[in-house]
Amino acid sequence: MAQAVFPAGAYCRAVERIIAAGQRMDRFGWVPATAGNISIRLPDGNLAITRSGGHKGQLGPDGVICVDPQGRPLAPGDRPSAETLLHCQVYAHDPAAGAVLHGHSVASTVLSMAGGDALVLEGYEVQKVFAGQDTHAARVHVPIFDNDQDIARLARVVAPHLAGMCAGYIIRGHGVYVWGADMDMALARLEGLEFLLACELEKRKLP
Ligand SMILES: CSC[C@@H](O)[C@@H](O)C(=O)COP(=O)(O)O
Ligand SMILES: [Zn+2]
Repeated sequence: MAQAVFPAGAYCRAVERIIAAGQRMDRFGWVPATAGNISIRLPDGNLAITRSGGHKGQLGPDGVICVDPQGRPLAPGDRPSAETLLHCQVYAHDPAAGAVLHGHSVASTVLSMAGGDALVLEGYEVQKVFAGQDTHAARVHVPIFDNDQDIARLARVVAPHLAGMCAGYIIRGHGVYVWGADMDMALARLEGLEFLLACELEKRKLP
């Protein structure tokens, strides 16, 4: 198996950022139980990604491991996130992507179970956090894909839609995938999307 080639400092910084991101997502209630996964692209193209099954709000350095761009662990026997392929496909699609986040918020779970193959967000100032959006007046489409325990098959369903996405996507009854050029941008987009999903949920309660 190929060895990682990157400055030791880059991996350490990635681990620190992943741990901090997990804690932040946990404060918002977006990673209940062992839900969610988090990754950063390293300078050599490999990924630092959360190990499968841990609580993402309580990660230690050993909760993050290294995989190659195809999702294969660099250390034999390591078990990366069950959804590693969904991270790999974002990085393969978007050379500018530096961090990918996946959470299971109440809003994304409930709204996506109400039906439809997309949520359309319109009229919100916060839409401007998404790539290429400069006005509240635009319509932001957030695609919804049916959940699938076969992640390779789910990745194939998502793939043709990646090019048109600016806000990430939702897996029905499951959660969101969001990314950005670095961890700060990915977190900003996740917060923006979750804020808007929470607004949509509240709107549906209005008489
Ligand atoms: C609490 S079950 C959630 C998992 O099935 C999965 O959807 C998830 O988000 C976390 O899986 P993981 O393998 O830890 O990255
Ligand atoms: Zn999940």
